Amino acid sequence: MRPDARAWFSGRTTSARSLADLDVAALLRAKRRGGHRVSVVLPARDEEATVGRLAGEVVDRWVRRVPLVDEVLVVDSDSTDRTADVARAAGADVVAAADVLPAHGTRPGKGEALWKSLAATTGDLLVFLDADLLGDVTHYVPGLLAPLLTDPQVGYVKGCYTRPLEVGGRVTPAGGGRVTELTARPLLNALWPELAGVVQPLGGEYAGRRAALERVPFLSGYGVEVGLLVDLLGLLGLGGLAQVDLGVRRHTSQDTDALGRMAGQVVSAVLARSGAAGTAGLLTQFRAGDGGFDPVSTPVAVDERPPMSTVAEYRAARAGAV
Ligand SMILES: O=c1ccn([C@@H]2O[C@H](COP(=O)(O)OP(=O)(O)O)[C@@H](O)[C@H]2O)c(=O)[nH]1
Ligand SMILES: O=C(O)[C@@H](COP(=O)(O)O)O[C@H]1O[C@H](CO)[C@@H](O)[C@H](O)[C@H]1O
Repeated sequence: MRPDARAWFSGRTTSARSLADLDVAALLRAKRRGGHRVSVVLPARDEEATVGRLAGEVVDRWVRRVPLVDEVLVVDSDSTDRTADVARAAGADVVAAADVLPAHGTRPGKGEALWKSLAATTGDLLVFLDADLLGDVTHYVPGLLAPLLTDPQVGYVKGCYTRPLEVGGRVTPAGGGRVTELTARPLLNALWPELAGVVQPLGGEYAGRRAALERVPFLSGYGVEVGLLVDLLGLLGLGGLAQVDLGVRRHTSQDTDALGRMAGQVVSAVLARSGAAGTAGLLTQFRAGDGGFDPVSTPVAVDERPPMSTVAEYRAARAGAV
């Protein structure tokens, strides 16, 4: 690692592998002292199997029992299952991404759901959790908030963790984060070596100050994490970023074909942010058939939303809220 990346890794990585690593009472005091309001956002597409437990745990633990969080919003991202009903029954607020800022239309993708969450929440601190998390993640929310509540220089916090791989019912203790290890990390190391200390650049659990998040674009698909990381590096500098070791992260994993398309979106995002020449924006994969290989092409071109702070309706709503 370059010296700046190593210094960042050493100085900006904290540990919150369980609640035992955290002083929740001190975090509550810091929240009150800072006059903060906290929003937790779960982007969810077809997550009826997992969103209820997760959202319910956050609401029960961090809204009702310990007031660390002020709102929990599930952004329904074009689900075709009962995600919205299950999330609502668990006590979360629910909004359809398509219903937020309707004048701006709707686009598919996780990043679209996250961009719209800025207009559908009120916290000055936001925590993002994937809605397909498995296992005990109670400590994730306070762990991600801690650097923001205790260090005013920090504007964005990435979770990091070991990542078991669970595909087709088979679990291996490591091997998760396939797009991270095979695509994102090599590209980020090559193009932004100052980010080499980020353990999980694509991880779906992170937190940030609204004042920063509203000033950067959001890539509409799976390029959103790598886009936010590079754009917030530019906005905040390396010193404005932090990461917290949350121990282990389990989630429902997709198959290789799906991750190939995800990797295509990540590569398009990296090429766009690095100023590389325009890309075809199309990924062709191959399915083995009786008569040989069937090519299947998927759009992976970069599609992004502008910084939310440039959206008139958003500014008006924020001004009215003051
Ligand atoms: O168009 C999409 C795709 C994904 N997601 C959500 O984003 C998170 C991460 O997506 P996914 O699980 O597909 O990625 P993986 O974790 O497998 O990398 C999950 O909560 C998804 O429900 C979303 O809101 N909209
Ligand atoms: O990190 C990764 O390689 C991918 C895939 O993880 P797995 O191989 O399914 O454990 O998972 C992440 O990537 C997506 C794109 O940035 C994020 O949106 C997901 O939240 C995150 O799980």
